[in-house]
Amino acid sequence: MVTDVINANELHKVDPVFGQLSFDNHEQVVFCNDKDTGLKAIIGIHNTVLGPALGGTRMWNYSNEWEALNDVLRLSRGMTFKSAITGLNLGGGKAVIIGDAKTQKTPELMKKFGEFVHSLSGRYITAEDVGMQTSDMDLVREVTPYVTGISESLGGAGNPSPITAYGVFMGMKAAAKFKFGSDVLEDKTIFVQGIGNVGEALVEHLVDEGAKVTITDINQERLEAIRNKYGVTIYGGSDLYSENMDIYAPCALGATINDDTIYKLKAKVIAGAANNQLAIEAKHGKILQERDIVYAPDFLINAGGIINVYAELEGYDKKEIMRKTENIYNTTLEILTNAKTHNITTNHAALNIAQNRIDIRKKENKR
Ligand SMILES: NC(=O)c1ccc[n+]([C@@H]2O[C@H](COP(=O)([O-])OP(=O)(O)OC[C@H]3O[C@@H](n4cnc5c(N)ncnc54)[C@H](O)[C@@H]3O)[C@@H](O)[C@H]2O)c1
Repeated sequence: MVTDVINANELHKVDPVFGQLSFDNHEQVVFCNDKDTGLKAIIGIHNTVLGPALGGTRMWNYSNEWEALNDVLRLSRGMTFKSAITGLNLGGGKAVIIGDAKTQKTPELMKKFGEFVHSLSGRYITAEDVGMQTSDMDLVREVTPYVTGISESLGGAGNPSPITAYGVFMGMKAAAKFKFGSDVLEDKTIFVQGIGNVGEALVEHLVDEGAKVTITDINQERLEAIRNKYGVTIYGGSDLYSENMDIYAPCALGATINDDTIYKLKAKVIAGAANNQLAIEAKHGKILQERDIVYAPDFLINAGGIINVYAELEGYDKKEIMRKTENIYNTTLEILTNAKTHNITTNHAALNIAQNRIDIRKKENKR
């Protein structure tokens, strides 16, 4: 299994889809184009052994199509393992829409995207991701039932971000317990990178617990709003990776733990919401292990959102959502302990458990 981030300029040198480094036996990759609305999207279905492939749609201004393809391949694979390790009967999928969510997203484009989702007859079920809001999913719902994360007034479970943040908070506390011997985050120095939907909700939990929180984002207005609301510090330096901190919480985009950053990192724990935090899983996971930095696997601790949207399909209630999300604490502690016992990376330990569940189900499905 290889899901390396490779330089965009290098991507065109290999086969367009099946030859990509991030291609990991995905079952289906669907390219969607509509001239009238300007929609250019890719839907990645990685694995449907455990159930329909559920995963959000990201709208991002990718610099080229290779980057978008690489992203959807990595993200959809991540969803397979996220649902598997969380015990949900869901496969892994994800979609990306190429474009600027602020200027190019229109109701017509969202509905057209919904029609493409519908054409897959439920093999892929969408939800929101970066660049998407609950109201966008409500538009998709007008043309297909294969969407989650819709408004509560339409029978949905609403915005999944607060639940995702709660799960990340639980995973972070478990990682702190493992590393520092206590899960109390009071007075811990924590850097939250990206204070969007999830980042803000995480900041709220951390401030309530008395942590010393520093925030970074590329959106200055948002930084100031969050500082004013929660009394946290805006990072004023130019290289947060080199800063002294107890915990680094990546809550923006993926691959921030890479060749350029990994040896600078002074954090003792990494626990955040962003998907695919390790640029090269095996390599960077190993370096973190060697450097004694505890990495709480992203797909394990950011599963609150998928638990929340799964409730829409299965019809369970808020109490059960919170119980399942709180359980991220126990699973994280188990996996960190398991990794230490077997001298493997935490990412590897989490992947093993997820893959095992898929393999067992695959055998059962064949009977
Ligand atoms: N929303 C969920 O329920 C959910 C669930 C699982 C995983 N995630 C992942 O968590 C991350 C955050 O999701 P979100 O819903 O909060 O997205 P969001 O779009 O609301 O927030 C992302 C924030 O990151 C900022 N950002 C972008 N690039 C940055 C950079 N280089 N440095 C600092 N800040 C930067 C943006 O300005 C924005 O404020 C994403 O990686 C997403 O895939 C989200």
